[in-house]
Amino acid sequence: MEKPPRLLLSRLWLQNRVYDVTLNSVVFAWKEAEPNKKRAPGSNWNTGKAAGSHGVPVCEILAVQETAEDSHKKNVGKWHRVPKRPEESYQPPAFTVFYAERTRQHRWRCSSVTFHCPDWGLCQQWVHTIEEQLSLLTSRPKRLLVYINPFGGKQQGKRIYEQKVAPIFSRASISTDVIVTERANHARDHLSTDADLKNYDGVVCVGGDGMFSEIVHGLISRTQSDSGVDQNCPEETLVPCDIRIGIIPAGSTDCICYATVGANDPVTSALHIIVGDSQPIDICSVHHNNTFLRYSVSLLGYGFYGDLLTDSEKKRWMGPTRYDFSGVKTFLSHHCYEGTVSFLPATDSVGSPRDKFKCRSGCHFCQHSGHLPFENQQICEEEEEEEEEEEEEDSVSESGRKDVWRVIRGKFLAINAVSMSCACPRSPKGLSPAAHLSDGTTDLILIHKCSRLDFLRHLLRHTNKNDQFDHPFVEVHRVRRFRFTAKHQEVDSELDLRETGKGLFGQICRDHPACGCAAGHSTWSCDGETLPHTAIQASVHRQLIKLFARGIEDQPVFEDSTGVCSA
Ligand SMILES: Nc1ncnc2c1ncn2[C@@H]1O[C@H](COP(=O)(O)OP(=O)(O)OP(=O)(O)O)[C@@H](O)[C@H]1O
Repeated sequence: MEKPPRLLLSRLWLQNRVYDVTLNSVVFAWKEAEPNKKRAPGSNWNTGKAAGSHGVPVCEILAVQETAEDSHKKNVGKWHRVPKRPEESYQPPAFTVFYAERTRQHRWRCSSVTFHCPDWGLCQQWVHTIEEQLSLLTSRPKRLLVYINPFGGKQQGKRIYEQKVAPIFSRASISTDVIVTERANHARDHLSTDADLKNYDGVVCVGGDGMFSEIVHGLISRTQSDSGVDQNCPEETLVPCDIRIGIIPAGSTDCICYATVGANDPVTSALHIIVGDSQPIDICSVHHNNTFLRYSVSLLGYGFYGDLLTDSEKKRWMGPTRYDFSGVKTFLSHHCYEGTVSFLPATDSVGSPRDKFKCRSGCHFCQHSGHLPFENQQICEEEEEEEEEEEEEDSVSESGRKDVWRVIRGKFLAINAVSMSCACPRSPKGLSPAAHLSDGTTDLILIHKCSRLDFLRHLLRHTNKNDQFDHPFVEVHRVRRFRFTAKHQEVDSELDLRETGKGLFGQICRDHPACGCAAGHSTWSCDGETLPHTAIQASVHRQLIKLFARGIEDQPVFEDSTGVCSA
């Protein structure tokens, strides 16, 4: 590939050593000019960073400024050495470049490097040229609308924002309007009606997954109502939201942040916002008949996870340990639920839930799924049809060749629709390790009735290297749509009766002793919120929203930038 033309090359000082410093439109780099030359005795050398050569992608530079004034200010109010000779007090003109630096485990931090120049003219030329390059990066936000949930997680949202995030936004010259929420759904309601979105380049959510879900609902509803789209119609094609969302993690689990950035770290997230990253995300809409219920970003769970999350919501006062408590309680109850799942397999998807590779930054699957040439689509459909012949007796195909719905009736411990890996520090692989962020599909995981021990084995596999889908009672399908009806509702409709709750269900359970259900029926949990209906239909909307993120990076882009100075 052709190298971009060099914009500047100067010999400058960094910590009393001489460096060749270069800038082109892609990289800002510095390389020691005389690496083997002995240092002057008594010099205050910087170790690690000053040695060798370094490069920073221009798109990851946060800001640049002339430094003399600042270094003077730094000494105010502090003890400092009185210079013995007048020339010792001379500070050569200098400029500081602030940039995002990768550290371990996908974390970024704000770093800086200061170069001393022989004269002011050169110093200003460097500052102006870098500023000019930064001004060409049009994907960077300038104005943000920030919502802070002061009660999420350990109730540290406000402190996290003020101490860790606001100073770096201000360093990067980003202006903000901050709203500290006063009640649940404050952010959602403000976004869906009042917020003047034209004034902003992005919305920032300081909180956990619940708070993020509020922001998502507010933005999607606003976009649909502005475009005249009826959210209640399950067949509608929804209009993607233009404005990006940034997540500053300040909740209990922060699963969405972890799955899209690879770390739950406020500074890392703030830096992804500043550099203007963009990661599209699929959204699953959930309807009951022709009524819109909710949007799901991560997990739509019935049975085990539905019960666990519904129970943990009632124990918010316990803080993050509520998940462990409700997890053990739900596991011990070992309820299973009877019903019918029908789904539309994603036959044109390039990947599968059993793939070994995971969705990573710049994911090929997310970019190409749903865009296969027609011949490939036919092959996929035929393969799917062959598979269907091998299905259990109670799985039947419903319609014609184009939209082949599959139907599975049974007793389930859990039904999960997972639109992203759902990896989090508690479960680093997640519920579906190979799920993609933006391929237009969701992974439908069906855990059939099994013993407590088998189920425990399956759960434990979420925390080790073994394949959690490799059990005879687990099946997983990559789908674009699905429906679920609980057994008691099927019976209700056969009897032409309305759902009448526990009383009727108790009767059905008595009539079907083999069902083994210890409880009435489960509830769907949609990203932690309990849905009011058990009969649902869900559809995935490809890349409906965008985050200030880039997906999880495989490895640092600029680990060793030796040679970049020759750029
Ligand atoms: N001012 C507020 N008072 C009470 N509840 C609020 C307020 N602002 C937001 N909420 C609600 O608090 C709920 C939980 O918040 P959040 O998601 O930030 O934290 P969390 O539940 O601890 O974290 P996680 O969702 O990651 O487990 C959200 O569903 C949101 O609707």
